[in-house]
Amino acid sequence: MDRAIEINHLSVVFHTESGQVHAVKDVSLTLKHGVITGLIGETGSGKSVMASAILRMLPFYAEVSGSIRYQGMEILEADHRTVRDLRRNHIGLIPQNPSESLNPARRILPQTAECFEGSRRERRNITYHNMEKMGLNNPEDTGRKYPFQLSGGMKQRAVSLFGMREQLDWMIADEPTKGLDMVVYQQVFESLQTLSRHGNRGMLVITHDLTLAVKLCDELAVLYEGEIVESGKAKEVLGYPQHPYTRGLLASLPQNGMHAMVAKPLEEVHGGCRFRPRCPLAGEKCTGCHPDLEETTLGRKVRCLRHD
Ligand SMILES: Nc1ncnc2c1ncn2[C@@H]1O[C@H](COP(=O)(O)OP(=O)(O)OP(=O)(O)O)[C@@H](O)[C@H]1O
Ligand code: NI
Repeated sequence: MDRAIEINHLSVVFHTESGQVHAVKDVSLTLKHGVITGLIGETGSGKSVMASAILRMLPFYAEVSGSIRYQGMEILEADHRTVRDLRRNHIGLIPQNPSESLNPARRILPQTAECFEGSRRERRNITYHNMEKMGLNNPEDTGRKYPFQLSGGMKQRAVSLFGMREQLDWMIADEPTKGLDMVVYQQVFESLQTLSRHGNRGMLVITHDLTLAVKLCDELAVLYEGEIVESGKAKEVLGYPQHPYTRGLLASLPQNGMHAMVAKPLEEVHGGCRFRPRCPLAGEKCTGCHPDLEETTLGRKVRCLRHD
C-alpha cells in the first residue's frame, strides 16, 4: 500500500482567550514515502503545528479542518486507539522541545529504552546502539543520567531515539540539529540520512537551517504565516527560488551577505498577498488578490503574482 501522508486543505485555528490564531491555512501537501521532505519558514510560521496535526497532538481548543490521509485512513477522524497505534507503530516524532518530552524524574536509559521491543537486555542494547548512532558516544554513562544532567544538545539526541523504533514507517523530526556543534551535527545528519535511505523510513524534517535542508531533503515546502508559498525539489527551490520570501530567507544567510528582510509587521495582513508588506516586488495587484499556489514548472509550485 502507498505509505504517503496526504495532507489536503489542512487548516488549524487556535481559539485562545486573547483571540484566534490561524496557525495553518489551507495547506495541501503530499509527503512521499522514501524521500525526505523538508519544511522551512520563520518562527511561528506553523511548522510544528503541522507536525502536531499529523500526530493528533493538538490541544482541545484547536479547531482542525481538512484531511490527512495515511494508508487509507483519515487521521483527523481516527479514534483514540488508532491514534495510539499510529504514534507507537507508524509515525514517530523527534520533538522540538526535548526538555518537555523527557521525564525529569527518570534516568535517560529507562525512558528511552521503552521505545524499543524485546527483552530488557535487548532493549538496553538497542538503545545504546542508537545512542551511539546519534553521537552520544558514552551511552552507558548518558543512560544513567537524569535529563537535567545533560546539555541541550545531548537531550536533543536523547529524544531522537523516540523516532528510531524499528517498526516505524515514518519519522517526523522537528529541529533535529538545533544547538549541536559541528561534529555532532554531522553525526546526526548522517544517521537521519541512513535511516531514510536504508531504514525504509518516510521522513519529514522541520528546520530553520537552510544548509541542512538543501543537503538532507529531496523535497521542500516553504511556509509563510501558515501558508505554503513555495514547494518543489529542495535543490531547485533553494537553488533557484521563485518566491520573494524564499529569496529573502536565502539572502539573509551569512554566506550570502546577511541581507535582512524587511521586518514582519505586527498587524496581521488582511486581503491580498500576506507577504506584500515585506516584499520587494509588491505592486498594486498584490493588494487586491490573494495569490494561489500555482504550478510553474513540473513539480514546482509558487504562490506569487509577480514571480518570474
Ligand atoms: N498550543 C497553542 N496555542 C495557541 N497558539 C499556538 C499553540 N501552538 C502554536 N500556536 C501558534 O501557532 C503559530 C504557529 O506555531 P508553530 O509552533 O507551528 O511555529 P513554528 O513554525 O514551529 O515556529 P518555530 O520555528 O519557532 O518552532 C504561532 O503563532 C504560535 O503562537
Ligand atoms: Ni516549531
